[in-house]
Amino acid sequence: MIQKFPICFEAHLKDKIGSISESKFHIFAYETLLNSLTQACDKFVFSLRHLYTPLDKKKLSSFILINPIVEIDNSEKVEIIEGLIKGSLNRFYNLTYKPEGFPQHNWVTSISEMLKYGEFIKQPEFTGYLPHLFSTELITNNFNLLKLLEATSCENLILDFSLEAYNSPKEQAGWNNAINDLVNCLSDYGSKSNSVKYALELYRNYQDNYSENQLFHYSIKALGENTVDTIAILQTLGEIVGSKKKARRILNLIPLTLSPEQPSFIKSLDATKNVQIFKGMQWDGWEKRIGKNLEKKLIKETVKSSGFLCSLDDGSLSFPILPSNLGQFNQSYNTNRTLPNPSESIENQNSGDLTLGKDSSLSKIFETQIPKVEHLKPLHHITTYQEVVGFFQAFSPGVSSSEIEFFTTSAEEIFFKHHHLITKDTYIVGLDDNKKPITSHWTEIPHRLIAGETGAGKTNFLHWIIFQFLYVNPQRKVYIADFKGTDFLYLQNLDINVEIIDTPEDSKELVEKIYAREYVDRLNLMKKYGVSSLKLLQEEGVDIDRSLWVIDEAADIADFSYKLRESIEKRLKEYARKGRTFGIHVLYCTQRPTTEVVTKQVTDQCGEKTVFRVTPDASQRILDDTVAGTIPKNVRGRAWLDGYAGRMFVNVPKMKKPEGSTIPIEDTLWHHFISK
Ligand SMILES: Nc1ncnc2c1ncn2[C@@H]1O[C@H](COP(=O)(O)OP(=O)(O)OP(=O)(O)O)[C@@H](O)[C@H]1O
Repeated sequence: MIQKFPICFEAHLKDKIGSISESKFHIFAYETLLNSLTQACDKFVFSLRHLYTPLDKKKLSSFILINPIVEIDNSEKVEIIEGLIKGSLNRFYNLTYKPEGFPQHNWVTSISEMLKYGEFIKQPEFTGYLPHLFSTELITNNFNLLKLLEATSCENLILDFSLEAYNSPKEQAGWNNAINDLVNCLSDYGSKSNSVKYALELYRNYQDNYSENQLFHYSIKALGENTVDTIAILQTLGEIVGSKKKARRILNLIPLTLSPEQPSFIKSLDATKNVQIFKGMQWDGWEKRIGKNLEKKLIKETVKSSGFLCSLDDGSLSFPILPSNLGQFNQSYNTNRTLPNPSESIENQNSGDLTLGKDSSLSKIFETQIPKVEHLKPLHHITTYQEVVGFFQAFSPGVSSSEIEFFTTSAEEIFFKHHHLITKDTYIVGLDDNKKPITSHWTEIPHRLIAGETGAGKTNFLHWIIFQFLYVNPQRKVYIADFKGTDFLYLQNLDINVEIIDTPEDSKELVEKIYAREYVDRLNLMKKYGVSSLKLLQEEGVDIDRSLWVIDEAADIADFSYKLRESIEKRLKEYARKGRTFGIHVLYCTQRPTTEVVTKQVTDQCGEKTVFRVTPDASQRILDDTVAGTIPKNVRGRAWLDGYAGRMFVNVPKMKKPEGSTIPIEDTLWHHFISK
């Protein structure tokens, strides 16, 4: 049976996920939510409802509504429902399908909606319109929605976020062209005036983001019991995502509000009920108030100066004098390009434009070519995913990341307290969030994958593992492929068995050497003594121990030769198969965990994964979970561990390493090797 109606889920954030406390994953939960939903967004409108009731101030009830904009049959509906319930959202939310839909809205008496306003700016060189961007990168602190909501007097309040895929190539080509032209014209003036520089920056931002990314119609609404609260909520949100010091003076984000006596009120309420985007809400400043007045005033002034686009308020043409610009303008403008049809929802389409007068011959020539304000109008209803995610980040009911206490420890401290945990079979990975030491086991897990963005703390972790590996027996053999070339040099000054190569070219030889020296030798010895494991060989009195092969930056190998990567994978598999008994171990480390570097074979063979901060996608690929993407960028040494000790965050200690004459070996843990 064909159906077309919103699918409703009630969604409650889970209290605890493993050892992560609630506060730490809220931001990420919203990002995942949005991500999951946008994947289906070419087919569905979705709306997130945060229904707030003062009875339960500690938690927001969220409703996720999906409105298929195409007709779907029952099986597709079941697929959507099951997909969402079982998908990655499940990690964060308890989702309950609500066949009866979203609760009634009969208490709503005020609706406020957020639009991206624009502003006319006036400079001697440039008079123009700046559509506003949501500057989500400005959110440095997570915003605590609960605090905001607690300040409201509404008993019920809905925050309604809806996105709908935007697919209007003609319109998009039009305003893209308009933006390109504006950028070209302004580039000449860019360094001369701060406002022009700022306008240029904004237009470039649009040029970059709005041509490249998937776009959405959006609607961000607050529905409440009184106007004061609905405005306050949105205004605060607007300040969070829209404020930028230098822009604050010239840009406004003021929510528009509807009350029940206005005809649009019912339409807007219905749109919310039916999970649709209400397109009737417009900033009347375009045609009236600020826009019109400012424009008239500015345009007159502009005519006297050398503004680049202007019309007189009597409708006649005054094409600006653009000695250098006009040529550039003409050149840059390809007459075949399309300009948009003015948006249907704009009532008075001509009155608010910076445009050419109708009857002029110049106007006729440029009629379809000059970018007009109306071409930029749709931008105040359109957004990118990146921009809108900011709003969700802002809705973090937990503690802000600045309040979350991440701790760092020193290797010296951990070693002092817990060195009994470092044995020939075990080593300390780090401390969990309760500051308990977490260990790993060489015999149980032969190989390890270590991933993390640059600067996340991978190399430090390698130093810490190598130290412990050698601490129990400095004669153990360590092979290091270090393509940065300098990180492990100090090991050569210690009386230990370390071999370092620093180019991917040398890796091939190393792979073979390890195979012949370690693998084949061990195999022969086992045959000779008639035993089946390293441990039994040792018991026979053979002087042999584990070996460690460290690959610091596997991406360099993958880039150098896929054949080499494959041969390493083959060895990984071989050693893993015999690893428990053979004692050959690999640390496969990368800052670029793409599918070319961390192949399925690698993830399959590496029984333990230590993943420092990576993107959510990379985390999903390696761990089948986005959790390592939640580690804040500025936190070093924190990783998600999936291995011998289970699945949890670990905080790896900072390891001091010898550095020339400034940090002598005696000042580091490595002095144990001198005395041994
Ligand atoms: N556990 C930690 N605690 C505190 N600081 C750390 C920790 N680990 C690393 N750091 C610091 O973070 C910086 C980067 O560390 P490191 O070189 O280990 O990162 P990386 O992930 O290997 O980076 P890259 O991939 O660029 O080599 C260094 O200054 C280091 O001192």
